Amino acid sequence: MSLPDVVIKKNFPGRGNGLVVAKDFSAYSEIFRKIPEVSVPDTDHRSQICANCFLFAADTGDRVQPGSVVKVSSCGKCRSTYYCSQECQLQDWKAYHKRECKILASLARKVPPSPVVLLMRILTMDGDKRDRFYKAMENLMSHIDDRGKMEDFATLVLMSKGAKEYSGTKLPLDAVVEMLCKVMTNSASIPNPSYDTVGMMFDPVISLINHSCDPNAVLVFNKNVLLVRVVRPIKKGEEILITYTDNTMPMPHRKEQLRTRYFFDCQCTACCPPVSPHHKPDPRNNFACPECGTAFQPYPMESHPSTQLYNDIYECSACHYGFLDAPNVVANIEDKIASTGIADVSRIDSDDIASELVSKLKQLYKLRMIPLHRSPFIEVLANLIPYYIKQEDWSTALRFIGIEYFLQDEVRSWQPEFAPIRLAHIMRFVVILLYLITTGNYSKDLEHYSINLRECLWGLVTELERSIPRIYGENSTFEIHVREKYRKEMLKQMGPVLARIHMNSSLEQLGWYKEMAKIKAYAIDFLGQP
Ligand SMILES: C[S@@+](CC[C@H](N)C(=O)[O-])C[C@H]1O[C@@H](n2cnc3c(N)ncnc32)[C@H](O)[C@@H]1O
Repeated sequence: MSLPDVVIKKNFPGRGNGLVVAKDFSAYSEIFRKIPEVSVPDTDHRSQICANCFLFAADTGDRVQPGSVVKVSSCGKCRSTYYCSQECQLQDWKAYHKRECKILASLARKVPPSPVVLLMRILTMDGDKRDRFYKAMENLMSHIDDRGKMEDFATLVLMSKGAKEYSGTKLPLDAVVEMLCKVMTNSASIPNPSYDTVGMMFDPVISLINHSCDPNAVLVFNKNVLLVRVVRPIKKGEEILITYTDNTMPMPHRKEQLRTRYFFDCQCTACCPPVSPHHKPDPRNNFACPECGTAFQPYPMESHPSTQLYNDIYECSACHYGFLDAPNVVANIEDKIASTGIADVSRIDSDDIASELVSKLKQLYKLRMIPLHRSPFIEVLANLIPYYIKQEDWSTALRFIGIEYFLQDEVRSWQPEFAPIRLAHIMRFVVILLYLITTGNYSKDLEHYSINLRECLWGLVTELERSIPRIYGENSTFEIHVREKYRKEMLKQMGPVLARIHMNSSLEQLGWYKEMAKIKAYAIDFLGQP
């Protein structure tokens, strides 16, 4: 492997092989960057991004801004693979597309799911490249036995049959199924900076990086280049650990995701914290006292050395509201949430559904026991915000982005600081503010709060520009996009005199915090309304 600062370490107890660093790394530095061996665009985004360089416009994704503007044109033969330039088309043609183009053309634009397209790219490799790649894949985990017990295994077999037939490989079906299992265990999604999945990648070296819910590194993409960046200092000889899940979820949700998707029981430092009176409980796991809102953690953690520590908390430390059986109280609350069906709504496609969700959200908020950073608030907000953006109801979208930014991100950004998801939220906040400012289309309710939206926008763009290089490195396409599109547009809106004043003043002097507090009130007051 030609990555000088990284070595493969075999057989970590309980988790197989992994990658360790060969020197010290400070926070926000880069460990390595690499173009993944195989990547494919997400089936839903094929016509929006370049299949070679994954060029994004930050507004490629449905979640930031509808009506994206990426200029790509399709391959004239298969008509289902898109490129931003002839150069990209040629590169991809030589690397992969010349072997898949005919297959895709024969499918008449009905492109199979991304794992199948990715597997076809592997199965149609030839020569030295094929030998090297297959050798590197040999020792990767497939979890084929675990997958065999899953309900959707039949689908995996069907997908493997498809990939075998389309690619014309001579490998027996069993071997293709095992390969697909390796792809499922070791691939990663390619997010754009708005955190929409725009593709899928597979690389035998990158896939050696193991998981922790308290990670020291993060994977981000700058176009098609994957960067492994440090989020807290790593000492020489330490393992590189990233998160495989939505790391903002509470521990039981993370564990469940890791068990069902990656087949292991996470024993990381966040899931098994040290038993010590000085240990600060992980805020991701908090519930709130229904009387006064103070945080408490009632999990029965059977497999866990600190069970006692958490189970002993039966009384609110602030108001002394009593819990006779805290785990049971929580179970009842979880049942109540399940009975609302609120967490199951993944796509909102009408005003009625959206209003119903909003009213359930308010009911749950009134219970006070579930902090806003927990499920199901996370899922509901993740669906409501793009819905209102799509409806161009910017005032309502602003309420929900306010809840996300002020109330969820406090915990979301707990670790790692400047998580990519936090930057995606700020970006979305910026987009909504800019729309409100340029259209002047405020609701009466929003006008009532007399918020200086320009000040808010200025501070957020400043925050974004300061934070992006920490996670994405200098001069990323994300940074350039924010500078070229959002800063320029914002300055245009302000005019030269105001712009000069802003450039020479601190956020404090500009009253940014005061204006942001008004948005916070606008968002939270709404949750309390009947
Ligand atoms: C992408 S692979 C990582 C490389 C893997 N260790 C190997 O040797 O091929 C993902 C698999 O590694 C294992 N793994 C990763 N992180 C782990 C952890 N923190 N604890 C236990 N197993 C882990 C799980 O079996 C998981 O399905």
